[in-house]
Amino acid sequence: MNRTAMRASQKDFENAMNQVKLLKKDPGNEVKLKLYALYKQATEGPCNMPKPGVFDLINKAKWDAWNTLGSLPKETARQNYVDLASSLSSSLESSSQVEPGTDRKSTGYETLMVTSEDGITKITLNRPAKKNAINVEMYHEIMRALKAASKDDSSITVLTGNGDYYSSGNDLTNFTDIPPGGVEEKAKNSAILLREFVGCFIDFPKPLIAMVNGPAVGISVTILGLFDAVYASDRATFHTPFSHLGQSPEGCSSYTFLKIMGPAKATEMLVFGKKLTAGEACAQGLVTEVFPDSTFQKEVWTRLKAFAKLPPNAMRISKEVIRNREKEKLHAVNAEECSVLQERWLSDECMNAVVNFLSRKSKL
Ligand SMILES: CCCCC/C=C/CC(=O)SCCNC(=O)CCNC(=O)[C@H](O)C(C)(C)COP(=O)(O)OP(=O)(O)OC[C@H]1O[C@@H](n2cnc3c(N)ncnc32)[C@H](O)[C@@H]1OP(=O)(O)O
Repeated sequence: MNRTAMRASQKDFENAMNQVKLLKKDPGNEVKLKLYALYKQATEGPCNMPKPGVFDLINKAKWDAWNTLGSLPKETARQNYVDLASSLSSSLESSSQVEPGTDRKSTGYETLMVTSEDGITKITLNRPAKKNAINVEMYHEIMRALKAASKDDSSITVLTGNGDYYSSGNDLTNFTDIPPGGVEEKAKNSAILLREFVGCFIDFPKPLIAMVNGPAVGISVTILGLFDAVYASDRATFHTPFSHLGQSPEGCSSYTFLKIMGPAKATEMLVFGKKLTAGEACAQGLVTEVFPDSTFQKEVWTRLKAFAKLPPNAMRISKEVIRNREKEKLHAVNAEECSVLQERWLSDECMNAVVNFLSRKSKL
Protein backbone atom coordinates (compact mmCIF):
# COMPACT_ATOMS: atom_id res chain seq x y z
CA MET A 1 0.00 0.00 0.00
CA ASN A 2 1.38 3.37 -0.99
CA ARG A 3 0.85 4.96 2.41
CA THR A 4 3.81 7.38 2.26
CA ALA A 5 2.38 9.27 -0.71
CA MET A 6 -1.03 9.33 1.09
CA ARG A 7 -2.77 8.78 -2.22
CA ALA A 8 -4.08 5.28 -2.74
CA SER A 9 -3.70 3.81 -6.23
CA GLN A 10 -6.44 1.82 -7.96
CA LYS A 11 -4.43 -1.30 -7.07
CA ASP A 12 -4.38 -0.31 -3.36
CA PHE A 13 -8.12 0.21 -3.57
CA GLU A 14 -8.69 -3.23 -5.11
CA ASN A 15 -6.45 -4.86 -2.49
CA ALA A 16 -8.40 -3.09 0.24
CA MET A 17 -11.69 -4.41 -1.19
CA ASN A 18 -10.26 -7.93 -1.06
CA GLN A 19 -9.06 -7.35 2.51
CA VAL A 20 -12.63 -6.42 3.48
CA LYS A 21 -14.06 -9.55 1.82
CA LEU A 22 -11.58 -11.72 3.74
CA LEU A 23 -12.32 -10.27 7.20
CA LYS A 24 -12.99 -13.16 9.57
CA LYS A 25 -15.18 -11.12 11.90
CA ASP A 26 -18.20 -9.00 10.98
CA PRO A 27 -17.10 -5.37 11.58
CA GLY A 28 -20.70 -4.32 12.41
CA ASN A 29 -23.33 -2.37 10.51
CA GLU A 30 -21.93 1.07 11.23
CA VAL A 31 -18.52 0.24 9.75
CA LYS A 32 -20.08 -1.61 6.81
CA LEU A 33 -22.13 1.49 6.02
CA LYS A 34 -19.00 3.64 6.15
CA LEU A 35 -17.20 1.26 3.79
CA TYR A 36 -20.19 1.25 1.45
CA ALA A 37 -20.36 5.05 1.41
CA LEU A 38 -16.63 5.47 0.77
CA TYR A 39 -16.76 2.84 -1.99
CA LYS A 40 -19.64 4.60 -3.75
CA GLN A 41 -17.98 8.01 -3.37
CA ALA A 42 -14.66 6.66 -4.65
CA THR A 43 -16.22 4.99 -7.68
CA GLU A 44 -19.23 7.18 -8.55
CA GLY A 45 -18.60 10.51 -6.81
CA PRO A 46 -21.23 12.40 -4.73
CA CYS A 47 -24.61 10.78 -4.11
CA ASN A 48 -27.24 11.95 -6.58
CA MET A 49 -29.69 9.06 -6.21
CA PRO A 50 -33.29 9.72 -5.07
CA LYS A 51 -33.76 9.21 -1.33
CA PRO A 52 -35.39 5.79 -0.54
CA GLY A 53 -38.72 5.68 1.31
CA VAL A 54 -38.91 5.60 5.12
CA PHE A 55 -39.73 1.86 5.31
CA ASP A 56 -36.90 0.87 2.98
CA LEU A 57 -34.64 0.90 6.03
CA ILE A 58 -31.51 -0.66 4.60
CA ASN A 59 -31.37 1.39 1.40
CA LYS A 60 -32.20 4.53 3.35
CA ALA A 61 -29.31 3.88 5.78
CA LYS A 62 -26.97 3.31 2.81
CA TRP A 63 -28.21 6.45 1.08
CA ASP A 64 -27.76 8.49 4.28
CA ALA A 65 -24.20 7.22 4.74
CA TRP A 66 -23.23 8.04 1.14
CA ASN A 67 -25.01 11.38 1.10
CA THR A 68 -23.19 12.45 4.30
CA LEU A 69 -19.91 12.42 2.36
CA GLY A 70 -21.12 15.46 0.39
CA SER A 71 -18.59 16.55 -2.22
CA LEU A 72 -15.62 14.61 -0.82
CA PRO A 73 -13.23 14.09 -3.80
CA LYS A 74 -13.07 10.57 -5.26
CA GLU A 75 -9.33 10.26 -4.48
CA THR A 76 -9.82 11.16 -0.81
CA ALA A 77 -12.69 8.67 -0.52
CA ARG A 78 -10.47 6.01 -2.07
CA GLN A 79 -7.67 6.78 0.40
CA ASN A 80 -10.11 6.77 3.34
CA TYR A 81 -11.49 3.40 2.21
CA VAL A 82 -7.97 1.94 2.03
CA ASP A 83 -7.10 3.31 5.50
CA LEU A 84 -10.32 2.00 7.03
CA ALA A 85 -9.88 -1.46 5.49
CA SER A 86 -6.32 -1.63 6.71
CA SER A 87 -7.23 -0.57 10.27
CA LEU A 88 -10.05 -3.14 10.31
CA SER A 89 -7.96 -6.01 9.16
CA SER A 90 -5.31 -5.30 11.79
CA SER A 91 -7.77 -4.73 14.69
CA LEU A 92 -10.08 -7.64 13.85
CA GLU A 93 -7.16 -10.03 13.17
CA SER A 94 -5.52 -9.16 16.48
CA SER A 95 -8.77 -9.50 18.41
CA SER A 96 -9.28 -12.95 16.91
CA GLN A 97 -5.75 -13.91 17.99
CA VAL A 98 -6.49 -13.44 21.70
CA GLU A 99 -9.63 -15.55 21.62
CA PRO A 100 -8.74 -19.14 20.71
CA GLY A 101 -8.96 -20.34 24.29
CA THR A 102 -12.40 -18.90 24.95
CA ASP A 103 -15.63 -20.90 24.91
CA ARG A 104 -16.90 -18.97 21.94
CA LYS A 105 -14.02 -20.01 19.69
CA SER A 106 -13.78 -23.53 20.95
CA THR A 107 -17.49 -24.22 20.44
CA GLY A 108 -17.90 -22.36 17.16
CA TYR A 109 -20.67 -20.01 18.33
CA GLU A 110 -20.61 -16.31 17.53
CA THR A 111 -23.47 -15.12 19.73
CA LEU A 112 -23.39 -17.67 22.57
CA MET A 113 -21.00 -19.23 25.05
CA VAL A 114 -21.71 -22.90 25.55
CA THR A 115 -20.00 -24.99 28.22
CA SER A 116 -20.63 -28.45 29.61
CA GLU A 117 -19.45 -29.33 33.09
CA ASP A 118 -20.67 -31.26 36.17
CA GLY A 119 -23.56 -32.74 34.17
CA ILE A 120 -24.83 -29.28 33.21
CA THR A 121 -24.79 -27.71 29.75
CA LYS A 122 -24.84 -23.95 30.12
CA ILE A 123 -25.92 -21.80 27.18
CA THR A 124 -25.09 -18.12 27.72
CA LEU A 125 -26.54 -15.42 25.47
CA ASN A 126 -23.46 -13.41 24.63
CA ARG A 127 -24.20 -10.05 23.02
CA PRO A 128 -23.94 -7.95 26.20
CA ALA A 129 -23.34 -4.69 24.29
CA LYS A 130 -26.74 -5.20 22.64
CA LYS A 131 -28.40 -6.34 25.89
CA ASN A 132 -28.37 -9.89 24.45
CA ALA A 133 -30.92 -8.98 21.79
CA ILE A 134 -31.66 -12.10 19.75
CA ASN A 135 -30.58 -11.59 16.15
CA VAL A 136 -31.18 -14.12 13.37
CA GLU A 137 -27.79 -15.71 13.96
CA MET A 138 -28.57 -16.13 17.67
CA TYR A 139 -31.94 -17.79 16.93
CA HIS A 140 -30.10 -20.34 14.79
CA GLU A 141 -27.30 -20.81 17.30
CA ILE A 142 -29.70 -21.34 20.23
CA MET A 143 -31.49 -24.03 18.21
CA ARG A 144 -28.15 -25.66 17.37
CA ALA A 145 -27.02 -25.51 21.02
CA LEU A 146 -30.32 -27.00 22.26
CA LYS A 147 -30.13 -29.83 19.71
CA ALA A 148 -26.55 -30.58 20.80
CA ALA A 149 -27.49 -30.39 24.51
CA SER A 150 -30.39 -32.79 24.01
CA LYS A 151 -27.88 -35.42 22.83
CA ASP A 152 -24.82 -34.71 25.01
CA ASP A 153 -23.85 -36.33 28.34
CA SER A 154 -25.29 -33.60 30.53
CA SER A 155 -28.44 -34.23 32.53
CA ILE A 156 -29.77 -30.67 32.72
CA THR A 157 -29.49 -27.55 30.52
CA VAL A 158 -29.33 -23.94 31.67
CA LEU A 159 -29.97 -20.75 29.70
CA THR A 160 -28.66 -17.44 31.00
CA GLY A 161 -27.34 -14.06 29.82
CA ASN A 162 -23.92 -12.40 29.89
CA GLY A 163 -23.78 -8.82 31.24
CA ASP A 164 -26.47 -6.73 32.91
CA TYR A 165 -29.41 -8.06 30.85
CA TYR A 166 -30.83 -11.55 30.48
CA SER A 167 -32.11 -10.51 27.05
CA SER A 168 -33.84 -7.52 25.43
CA GLY A 169 -35.81 -9.92 23.23
CA ASN A 170 -36.01 -9.93 19.48
CA ASP A 171 -33.29 -7.82 17.87
CA LEU A 172 -35.31 -5.11 16.17
CA THR A 173 -32.74 -4.80 13.39
CA ASN A 174 -33.93 -8.28 12.29
CA PHE A 175 -36.70 -6.37 10.56
CA THR A 176 -34.36 -4.27 8.43
CA ASP A 177 -32.76 -6.96 6.29
CA ILE A 178 -35.42 -7.07 3.57
CA PRO A 179 -34.99 -9.86 0.95
CA PRO A 180 -35.71 -9.39 -2.79
CA GLY A 181 -39.30 -10.62 -2.22
CA GLY A 182 -39.95 -7.57 -0.01
CA VAL A 183 -41.51 -7.21 3.44
CA GLU A 184 -44.05 -10.01 2.82
CA GLU A 185 -41.26 -12.50 2.22
CA LYS A 186 -39.41 -11.17 5.28
CA ALA A 187 -42.51 -11.67 7.46
CA LYS A 188 -43.03 -15.17 6.09
CA ASN A 189 -39.39 -16.19 6.70
CA SER A 190 -39.47 -14.70 10.20
CA ALA A 191 -42.63 -16.66 11.05
CA ILE A 192 -40.98 -19.88 9.85
CA LEU A 193 -37.87 -19.16 11.92
CA LEU A 194 -39.89 -18.25 15.02
CA ARG A 195 -42.01 -21.39 14.76
CA GLU A 196 -38.93 -23.59 14.49
CA PHE A 197 -37.23 -21.76 17.36
CA VAL A 198 -40.15 -22.10 19.77
CA GLY A 199 -40.64 -25.71 18.61
CA CYS A 200 -37.14 -26.54 19.88
CA PHE A 201 -38.16 -25.43 23.40
CA ILE A 202 -41.43 -27.38 23.25
CA ASP A 203 -39.58 -30.56 22.28
CA PHE A 204 -36.51 -30.20 24.49
CA PRO A 205 -36.27 -33.55 26.33
CA LYS A 206 -34.15 -32.76 29.42
CA PRO A 207 -34.88 -30.45 32.36
CA LEU A 208 -34.41 -26.91 31.04
CA ILE A 209 -33.69 -24.16 33.54
CA ALA A 210 -33.52 -20.39 33.04
CA MET A 211 -31.19 -18.33 35.21
CA VAL A 212 -32.61 -14.87 34.66
CA ASN A 213 -29.67 -12.65 35.66
CA GLY A 214 -31.26 -9.30 34.75
CA PRO A 215 -34.10 -7.66 32.81
CA ALA A 216 -35.87 -9.88 30.30
CA VAL A 217 -37.98 -8.57 27.42
CA GLY A 218 -40.28 -9.98 24.74
CA ILE A 219 -39.58 -13.46 23.48
CA SER A 220 -37.00 -14.10 26.21
CA VAL A 221 -39.91 -13.80 28.69
CA THR A 222 -42.60 -15.66 26.78
CA ILE A 223 -40.55 -18.83 26.27
CA LEU A 224 -40.03 -19.05 30.04
CA GLY A 225 -43.44 -20.74 30.14
CA LEU A 226 -41.79 -23.67 28.33
CA PHE A 227 -38.95 -24.03 30.87
CA ASP A 228 -39.01 -26.51 33.76
CA ALA A 229 -37.69 -24.05 36.36
CA VAL A 230 -36.97 -20.31 36.31
CA TYR A 231 -34.55 -18.83 38.86
CA ALA A 232 -34.28 -15.06 38.91
CA SER A 233 -32.01 -12.44 40.43
CA ASP A 234 -33.94 -9.74 42.27
CA ARG A 235 -32.57 -7.36 39.57
CA ALA A 236 -34.57 -9.17 36.90
CA THR A 237 -37.74 -7.72 35.41
CA PHE A 238 -40.20 -9.35 33.01
CA HIS A 239 -41.64 -7.25 30.22
CA THR A 240 -43.72 -8.21 27.18
CA PRO A 241 -44.58 -4.89 25.48
CA PHE A 242 -46.27 -6.45 22.45
CA SER A 243 -49.03 -3.86 22.04
CA HIS A 244 -46.48 -1.03 22.30
CA LEU A 245 -44.64 -2.66 19.40
CA GLY A 246 -47.76 -3.36 17.34
CA GLN A 247 -47.17 -7.08 17.84
CA SER A 248 -48.92 -10.01 19.51
CA PRO A 249 -47.82 -12.75 21.94
CA GLU A 250 -45.53 -15.62 20.91
CA GLY A 251 -43.53 -18.39 22.56
CA CYS A 252 -46.85 -20.16 23.38
CA SER A 253 -47.45 -17.49 26.04
CA SER A 254 -51.05 -17.00 24.84
CA TYR A 255 -51.59 -20.48 26.30
CA THR A 256 -48.89 -21.03 28.96
CA PHE A 257 -49.27 -17.64 30.70
CA LEU A 258 -53.01 -18.14 31.02
CA LYS A 259 -52.43 -21.52 32.64
CA ILE A 260 -49.64 -20.20 34.87
CA MET A 261 -51.16 -16.94 36.14
CA GLY A 262 -54.77 -16.92 34.99
CA PRO A 263 -56.34 -14.75 32.26
CA ALA A 264 -56.46 -11.43 34.15
CA LYS A 265 -52.78 -11.33 35.10
CA ALA A 266 -51.76 -12.75 31.71
CA THR A 267 -53.72 -9.99 29.98
CA GLU A 268 -51.98 -7.31 32.06
CA MET A 269 -48.65 -8.62 30.81
CA LEU A 270 -49.40 -9.70 27.25
CA VAL A 271 -51.96 -7.07 26.21
CA PHE A 272 -51.16 -4.06 28.40
CA GLY A 273 -47.39 -4.68 28.59
CA LYS A 274 -47.18 -4.47 32.40
CA LYS A 275 -43.58 -4.96 33.49
CA LEU A 276 -43.23 -7.32 36.47
CA THR A 277 -40.54 -7.31 39.13
CA ALA A 278 -38.92 -10.65 39.91
CA GLY A 279 -40.98 -10.84 43.11
CA GLU A 280 -44.23 -10.24 41.22
CA ALA A 281 -43.30 -12.78 38.55
CA CYS A 282 -42.62 -15.31 41.32
CA ALA A 283 -45.93 -14.56 43.03
CA GLN A 284 -47.68 -15.17 39.68
CA GLY A 285 -45.93 -18.50 39.13
CA LEU A 286 -43.76 -17.52 36.15
CA VAL A 287 -40.61 -17.59 38.30
CA THR A 288 -39.75 -20.52 40.57
CA GLU A 289 -37.65 -18.60 43.09
CA VAL A 290 -35.96 -15.20 43.46
CA PHE A 291 -32.46 -14.70 44.92
CA PRO A 292 -30.62 -11.54 46.02
CA ASP A 293 -28.39 -10.50 43.15
CA SER A 294 -25.30 -10.65 45.40
CA THR A 295 -25.73 -14.41 46.02
CA PHE A 296 -27.71 -15.35 42.89
CA GLN A 297 -24.91 -17.15 41.02
CA LYS A 298 -23.57 -19.02 44.06
CA GLU A 299 -26.91 -20.16 45.41
CA VAL A 300 -28.38 -21.21 42.08
CA TRP A 301 -25.28 -23.08 40.92
CA THR A 302 -25.11 -25.00 44.20
CA ARG A 303 -28.69 -26.07 43.66
CA LEU A 304 -28.20 -26.93 39.98
CA LYS A 305 -25.12 -29.04 40.70
CA ALA A 306 -27.18 -31.07 43.18
CA PHE A 307 -30.00 -31.51 40.62
CA ALA A 308 -27.49 -32.63 38.01
CA LYS A 309 -26.43 -35.53 40.23
CA LEU A 310 -29.93 -37.06 40.14
CA PRO A 311 -30.41 -40.05 37.81
CA PRO A 312 -30.66 -38.48 34.34
CA ASN A 313 -33.05 -41.04 32.84
CA ALA A 314 -35.50 -40.64 35.71
CA MET A 315 -35.47 -36.86 35.23
CA ARG A 316 -35.97 -37.17 31.48
CA ILE A 317 -38.85 -39.62 31.87
CA SER A 318 -40.51 -37.53 34.58
CA LYS A 319 -40.34 -34.50 32.30
CA GLU A 320 -41.92 -36.56 29.53
CA VAL A 321 -44.75 -37.63 31.83
CA ILE A 322 -45.35 -34.06 32.98
CA ARG A 323 -45.11 -32.38 29.57
CA ASN A 324 -45.95 -34.84 26.80
CA ARG A 325 -49.72 -34.61 26.89
CA GLU A 326 -49.41 -30.85 26.27
CA LYS A 327 -46.97 -31.05 23.36
CA GLU A 328 -49.48 -31.34 20.54
CA LYS A 329 -51.46 -28.42 21.94
CA LEU A 330 -48.31 -26.33 22.32
CA HIS A 331 -47.26 -26.94 18.70
CA ALA A 332 -50.73 -25.90 17.54
CA VAL A 333 -50.60 -22.72 19.66
CA ASN A 334 -47.12 -21.96 18.34
CA ALA A 335 -48.30 -22.30 14.72
CA GLU A 336 -51.27 -20.02 15.32
CA GLU A 337 -49.24 -17.35 17.14
CA CYS A 338 -46.67 -17.29 14.32
CA SER A 339 -49.30 -16.93 11.64
CA VAL A 340 -50.96 -14.02 13.50
CA LEU A 341 -47.56 -12.37 13.95
CA GLN A 342 -46.72 -12.75 10.26
CA GLU A 343 -49.64 -10.39 9.58
CA ARG A 344 -48.81 -8.08 12.50
CA TRP A 345 -45.25 -7.50 11.25
CA LEU A 346 -46.73 -5.99 8.06
CA SER A 347 -48.93 -3.55 9.98
CA ASP A 348 -48.22 0.18 10.18
CA GLU A 349 -48.35 -0.11 13.98
CA CYS A 350 -45.47 -2.56 14.01
CA MET A 351 -43.41 -0.88 11.28
CA ASN A 352 -43.72 2.51 12.98
CA ALA A 353 -42.60 1.05 16.33
CA VAL A 354 -39.52 -0.53 14.74
CA VAL A 355 -38.65 2.64 12.80
CA ASN A 356 -39.05 4.71 15.99
CA PHE A 357 -36.67 2.45 17.93
CA LEU A 358 -34.11 2.30 15.15
CA SER A 359 -34.18 6.06 14.64
CA ARG A 360 -33.64 6.46 18.40
CA LYS A 361 -37.07 8.06 18.89
CA SER A 362 -38.32 5.44 21.34
CA LYS A 363 -37.21 2.96 23.94
CA LEU A 364 -39.17 0.79 26.31
C1 LIG B 1 -37.30 -14.03 13.64
C2 LIG B 1 -38.12 -12.97 14.28
C3 LIG B 1 -38.81 -13.46 15.51
C4 LIG B 1 -39.50 -12.33 16.22
C5 LIG B 1 -40.03 -12.75 17.54
C6 LIG B 1 -40.68 -11.60 18.23
C7 LIG B 1 -40.35 -11.27 19.45
C8 LIG B 1 -40.99 -10.11 20.13
C9 LIG B 1 -40.07 -9.42 21.07
O1 LIG B 1 -39.08 -9.91 21.52
S1 LIG B 1 -40.58 -7.87 21.45
C10 LIG B 1 -39.23 -7.16 22.34
C11 LIG B 1 -38.31 -6.41 21.43
N1 LIG B 1 -37.37 -5.69 22.23
C12 LIG B 1 -37.45 -4.37 22.44
O2 LIG B 1 -38.35 -3.69 22.00
C13 LIG B 1 -36.34 -3.77 23.28
C14 LIG B 1 -35.73 -2.58 22.59
N2 LIG B 1 -34.67 -2.04 23.42
C15 LIG B 1 -34.89 -1.04 24.31
O3 LIG B 1 -35.98 -0.54 24.50
C16 LIG B 1 -33.68 -0.61 25.12
O4 LIG B 1 -32.53 -0.89 24.37
C17 LIG B 1 -33.60 -1.33 26.49
C18 LIG B 1 -34.73 -0.80 27.40
C19 LIG B 1 -33.69 -2.84 26.35
C20 LIG B 1 -32.24 -0.99 27.16
O5 LIG B 1 -32.10 0.42 27.24
P1 LIG B 1 -30.68 1.03 27.73
O6 LIG B 1 -30.83 2.51 27.67
O7 LIG B 1 -30.28 0.41 29.01
O8 LIG B 1 -29.64 0.51 26.64
P2 LIG B 1 -29.52 0.92 25.11
O9 LIG B 1 -30.86 1.20 24.53
O10 LIG B 1 -28.47 1.96 24.95
O11 LIG B 1 -29.02 -0.47 24.47
C21 LIG B 1 -27.64 -0.79 24.26
C22 LIG B 1 -27.47 -1.20 22.83
O12 LIG B 1 -28.26 -2.36 22.59
C23 LIG B 1 -29.15 -2.15 21.49
N3 LIG B 1 -30.38 -2.90 21.73
C24 LIG B 1 -30.97 -3.17 22.91
N4 LIG B 1 -32.06 -3.91 22.72
C25 LIG B 1 -32.17 -4.11 21.40
C26 LIG B 1 -33.10 -4.83 20.59
N5 LIG B 1 -34.13 -5.50 21.11
N6 LIG B 1 -32.91 -4.84 19.26
C27 LIG B 1 -31.87 -4.19 18.71
N7 LIG B 1 -30.93 -3.51 19.42
C28 LIG B 1 -31.10 -3.48 20.75
C29 LIG B 1 -29.39 -0.65 21.51
O13 LIG B 1 -29.83 -0.20 20.26
C30 LIG B 1 -28.00 -0.16 21.84
O14 LIG B 1 -27.21 -0.28 20.67
P3 LIG B 1 -26.13 0.85 20.30
O15 LIG B 1 -25.15 0.84 21.43
O16 LIG B 1 -25.54 0.39 19.00
O17 LIG B 1 -26.89 2.14 20.19
